[in-house]
Order: sequence, then C-alpha cells, then structure tokens
Amino acid sequence: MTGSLIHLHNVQKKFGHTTVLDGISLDVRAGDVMAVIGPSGSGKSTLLRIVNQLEQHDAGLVAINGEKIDAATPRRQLARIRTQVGMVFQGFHLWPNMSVLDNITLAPRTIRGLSREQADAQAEQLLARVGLSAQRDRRPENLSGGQKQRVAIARALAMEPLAILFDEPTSALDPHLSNEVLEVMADLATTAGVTMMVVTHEIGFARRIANRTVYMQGGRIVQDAPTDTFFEHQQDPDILKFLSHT
Ligand SMILES: Nc1ncnc2c1ncn2[C@@H]1O[C@H](COP(=O)(O)OP(=O)(O)OP(=O)(O)O)[C@@H](O)[C@H]1O
Repeated sequence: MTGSLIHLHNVQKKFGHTTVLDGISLDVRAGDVMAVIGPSGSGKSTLLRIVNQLEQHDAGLVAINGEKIDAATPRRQLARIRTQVGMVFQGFHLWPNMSVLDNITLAPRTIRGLSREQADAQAEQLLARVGLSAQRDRRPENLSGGQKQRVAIARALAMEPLAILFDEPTSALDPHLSNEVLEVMADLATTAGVTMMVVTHEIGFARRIANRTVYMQGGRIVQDAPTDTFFEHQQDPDILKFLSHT
C-alpha cells in the first residue's frame, strides 16, 4: 500500500503442522508507533521476525518501503533491506568482547561505510540521547540490563533505519530498569518520531506511547485500532478479559 514502510498482506506461517500466523495483514506508516499485544503464543514474536525475515513466511506478501521480500529475495538485496528495519531483542544481543562504543559503530563502519571519526561522532550523539555517555568505553558485562538495552537501541538507531522492531524489550528487566528503557523509547517515539513496532506485555506503555494497538490471538489480528479507541471504547469480551489480567 502506498506510504507504508511495512506492508503485510495475508501472511501465513506454519511450524510443522501448527499454523502460527493465519492471514496477517497490516500497514505501518512513517511515524507510527504500533503496539502488538495479545496472549502468550499468539504469534507476536513470529510476526516481528517475519517482518525482517529472521523467519520466512509460507504465503502472502511482505514489503518493506515498497520492496517485496520473501525466500526468493537475493541475499544482498535482503541484507540491504534488513538494514532499513532495526531490531531490538529481549536478550540484548550485544557483542560481549567490544566496548559500548564499538558495539554501536561496528555496523555503521562496515555496512554503511562511515569512517571511524564519523561513526564515533554519531555514536556519541546516540549515547547522549539514551543517557549513556559515561559508559562508552565499558564492556556490556559491566552494564545493568537496562543500560544494555539502551545500548542495543542506540546500536539500532546508528543504522538510521526506517523503522525499529522491538521484541519484548523489557521482559528480562525488573520494573525499575524497564522504566529506564521505556522512557528512552517514549522519547524516541514522541520527540524523534522514530517509527516502531513494539511487541510488549507493558500495556501501560502501549496505552501511553503507541498511536495504534494491534491485538493478536491464535495467529490472527483480532483488532487493529487507534490506541485511544482500543483502550477507551473496547467492547470485545476476550480483549477486555486479557486487559483485566495484565
Ligand atoms: N522456531 C519455532 N519452531 C516451532 N514452533 C515455534 C517456533 N517459534 C515459535 N513457535 C510456536 O509458534 C507459536 C507462536 O509463538 P510466538 O513466540 O510468535 O508467540 P508470542 O505471541 O510472541 O508469545 P510470547 O508472548 O509468549 O512471547 C507458539 O505456539 C510457539 O511455540
């Protein structure tokens, strides 16, 4: 669809005989912050992984900024498209033997072709943005979980992606550290206009930051609505029950 950074149409995915995504269609436009919520096992992580092709879909259409991607997409083209969609994982996935600064500058230097000076200057700005300037020379093992996740966010931003996918970014963190990460994400969404798809169990975050909320159940999108409508005028009994338990 015109104007969509992320466009999915009737996407299907099975693992063995189990259908995990059953006809998913959605569009994410520039500036959207889409929260994806729903019960455990409803297919939320699989959906994100298909958007940047960590998993391949069996049928349907996935397009990033108008470029269709699937199992037949040549590796170089896929690698290029992937750089346009950053990913932040629950488990951080930082390089353990590199400093914070090098974690952030590696891909910009090797993939975007930035010089060391350019990449360092950009990383310094990003570290300031996520509140970690003082940690630039530390190794990940010497950081708290919240700090690690903020480095992972800075690393994703350093590729200047069109959108960032967050897969339960605070699930591994205690509430205090979760809040540090959620505040950084809120800042990016509201002041920097970063386009995001966020799989989350943090209903408060969805309610406060997302402009759209998608509810998944059994591999389907049951509802895709403006966040205000979703929370203020919700009538679906299953969704109301889910919200009352979170
Ligand atoms: N690589 C895989 N191989 C086989 N089954 C898988 C694989 N990945 C996910 N599944 C199954 O697909 C279903 C959807 O999983 P997924 O992780 O996408 O759900 P989710 O909504 O993100 O759940 P949660 O909130 O618990 O993380 C589950 O039944 C899961 O067991």
